[in-house]
Amino acid sequence: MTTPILIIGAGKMGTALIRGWVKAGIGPITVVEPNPSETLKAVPGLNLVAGLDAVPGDAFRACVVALKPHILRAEAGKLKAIAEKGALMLSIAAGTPLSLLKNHWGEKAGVVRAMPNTPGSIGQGVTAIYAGAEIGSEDRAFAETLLSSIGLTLWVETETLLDAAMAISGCGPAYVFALVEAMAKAGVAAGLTEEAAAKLARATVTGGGALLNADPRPPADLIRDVATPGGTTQAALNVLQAEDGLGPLFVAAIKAAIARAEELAKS
Ligand SMILES: NC(=O)C1=CN([C@@H]2O[C@H](COP(=O)(O)OP(=O)(O)OC[C@H]3O[C@@H](n4cnc5c(N)ncnc54)[C@H](O)[C@@H]3O)[C@@H](O)[C@H]2O)C=CC1
Ligand SMILES: O=C(O)[C@@H]1CCC=N1
Repeated sequence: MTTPILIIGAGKMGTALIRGWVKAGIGPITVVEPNPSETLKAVPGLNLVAGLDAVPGDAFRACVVALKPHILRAEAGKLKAIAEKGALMLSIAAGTPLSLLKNHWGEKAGVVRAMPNTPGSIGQGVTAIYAGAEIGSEDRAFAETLLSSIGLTLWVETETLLDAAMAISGCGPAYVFALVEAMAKAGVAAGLTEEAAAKLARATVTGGGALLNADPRPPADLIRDVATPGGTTQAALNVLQAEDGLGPLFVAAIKAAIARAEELAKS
């Protein structure tokens, strides 16, 4: 079955989605990208165009918008005709509420918001999805088909919760990579060479992630497997899990990401 999809913006997230669709046999895919990467150009079978003026006038089943928030604000008006032809509009932009998108595309436009993450580029992403009550089950199922091509999906009940999900899973890969950097720096402070510390930290986080993926037990059980009572890990955990440790630090970090999304929404 052919399902014409239009995607606007094929940077990091757009390209991840496109590759997921090609793998899942979803298409044909028209891509609007003024600055295509070599990775994108290597994807077979795409109708790649440089600007919206070159998009064919046909109706699309869905139009996925993967532009940076400020560019989306500048370009959104040009997508109105596509929405009016019945495309399900799916935006992955952070801090860009449905109300703003509907101002551009009209109240009748079918608009869904989603928040993917970069592990989607290797098919191991997780995407939070939100749609208003006006979006029917067929469109919901189709949005899910598009997004599940790059990993797990999770529907959230309110648009506010989409910001919360964004702060956890959308931004989250960066927290994990920051953890690798922090562990490596601590290793250097403890006397390891930069190279050795980077190797140990990176392999520990990738191995830990793989173990988490392979073992369905809760993280607390996996922690217990490492931490001998009264041993060295417990000594470190006493610092990380102290009242001023990772818990409150994460609460503050998540709040900051959500506050930024709220600021963007007002811009
Ligand atoms: N990178 C991430 O981890 C995540 C990003 N997002 C959201 O996804 C959106 C895209 O982010 P990235 O892929 O990281 O950005 P990106 O900068 O990698 O991709 C945006 C692409 O849009 C293209 N572009 C610029 N002007 C255009 C135009 N007029 N028409 C068509 N394409 C145009 C750019 O050349 C670029 O390739 C953002 O709104 C962001 O909030 C959401 C979840 C995770
Ligand atoms: O940093 C950002 O604004 C985007 C949204 C989630 C991940 N990257």
